Amino acid sequence: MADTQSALVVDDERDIRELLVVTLTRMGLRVETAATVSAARSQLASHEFDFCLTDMRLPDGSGMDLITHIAATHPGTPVAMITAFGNVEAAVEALKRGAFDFVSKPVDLHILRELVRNALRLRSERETAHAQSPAGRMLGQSPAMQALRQTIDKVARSQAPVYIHGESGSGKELVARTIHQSGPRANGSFVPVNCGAIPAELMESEFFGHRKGSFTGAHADKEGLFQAANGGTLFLDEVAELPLAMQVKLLRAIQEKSVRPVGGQAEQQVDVRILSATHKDLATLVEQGGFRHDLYYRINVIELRVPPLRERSDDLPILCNAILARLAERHGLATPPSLSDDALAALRDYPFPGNIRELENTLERAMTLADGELIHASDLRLPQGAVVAASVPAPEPQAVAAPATTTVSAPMDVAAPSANGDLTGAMEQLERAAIEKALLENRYNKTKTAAALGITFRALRYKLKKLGME
Ligand SMILES: Nc1ncnc2c1ncn2[C@@H]1O[C@H](COP(=O)(O)OP(=O)(O)OP(=O)(O)O)[C@@H](O)[C@H]1O
Repeated sequence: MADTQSALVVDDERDIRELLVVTLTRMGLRVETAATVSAARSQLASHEFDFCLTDMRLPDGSGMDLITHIAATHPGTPVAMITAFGNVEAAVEALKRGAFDFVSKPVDLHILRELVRNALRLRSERETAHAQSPAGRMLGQSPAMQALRQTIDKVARSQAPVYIHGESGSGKELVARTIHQSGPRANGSFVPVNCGAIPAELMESEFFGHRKGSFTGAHADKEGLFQAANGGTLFLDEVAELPLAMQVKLLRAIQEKSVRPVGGQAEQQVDVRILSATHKDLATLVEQGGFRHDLYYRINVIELRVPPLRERSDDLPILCNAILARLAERHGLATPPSLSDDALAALRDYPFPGNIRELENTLERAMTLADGELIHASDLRLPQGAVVAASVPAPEPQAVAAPATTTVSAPMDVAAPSANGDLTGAMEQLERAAIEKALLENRYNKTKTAAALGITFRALRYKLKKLGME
């Protein structure tokens, strides 16, 4: 969106149009005008306006129809109606059709200014709400992303299980959240579970809950993930990591739509939509006997592929801008840094095995290393010697094993940092570098990274949070 906010004024009387243009321009808005409904519609088709003000009687139709049109096609744009003095019915009708307010003729400029300020506030609230929703957070206009969005819209309406596959950090969880939020279960809970992070002996109790006293440590009744997701969605992340014994129990729960807590006698009905994801090639795992084929067919009714970042490098500018703006806000910077042309070119050339999560980490590090507000290629510290997988066709099916020739070096050497009297800071620097290296080597798969570092998944999550690396 351009920095200057814009307004569309629709009125066939030239004098009124000019008065409105002068008033709104003085308020810092960029104003465009239309004298007819059809002219307004074509302006709306080519621009996204922050506010629209329309007269009721227009030569080729009614401002009411324009309000209906804007409410349907530009729901984020607040629209107000200018009505004849005392015409209460028209004002009420305009509000019913979706106008946020009205102003009567002759237009009182104080009232008009207040109305415009309210409209712009409303606009920014709507934008924030949209940006915070998962669908709003899923950025990218590349053909691959547009196709993905269309599929998400379709599958969101159905209740069928969806199996999402894609490389680490490519956005599988964000896709799952978007499916949940865009469907009829949006008011229910979205419960994500990393199947690789639950110790095998606790799995049954985690999924189905337990009764007090059913095992040592079961001090009270506890509900499981299925019960927590009742009426909503259970997202089985890293589903390939489920032990075979648990796969049988899970299949039963999904088929019967009921679960029995550990130590409990009675079955409990649960109404849960199952979404699952993995970066592994599940079909091959089934062939090799590592994953039950009956569970595979159950969870894989609809299959959805999230493209790796290197297949949508046209999305890089939009992604980088959004990530840098978010980082700037988090660090309290007034203006987000921008990327130099050489930095953007370097990002386009890099294969990003860790996808968008790796891009986020790369930009965060670059922001700290950059001298001024411009990030250069050298600030990115992209791993040297990474054989560009971008030139290799995307692995099919979703195998993500690195090509044999890929060598990835640490983003920074894990060398002893100079303590400068600050031992905690030095330790944190060391920890951060070790974690970054392990993340990169394990293609941003947190389960594997934790194993490589010799710590639990929970400990890794704690450290990532503590070090602000999430
Ligand atoms: N299209 C997108 N636009 C903006 N941000 C995105 C997009 N896709 C993913 N992200 C961001 O990238 C990061 C990784 O996404 P996510 O956790 O959904 O990936 P994942 O494939 O589930 O990762 P993993 O394989 O490690 O479980 C998150 O911070 C997410 O918000």
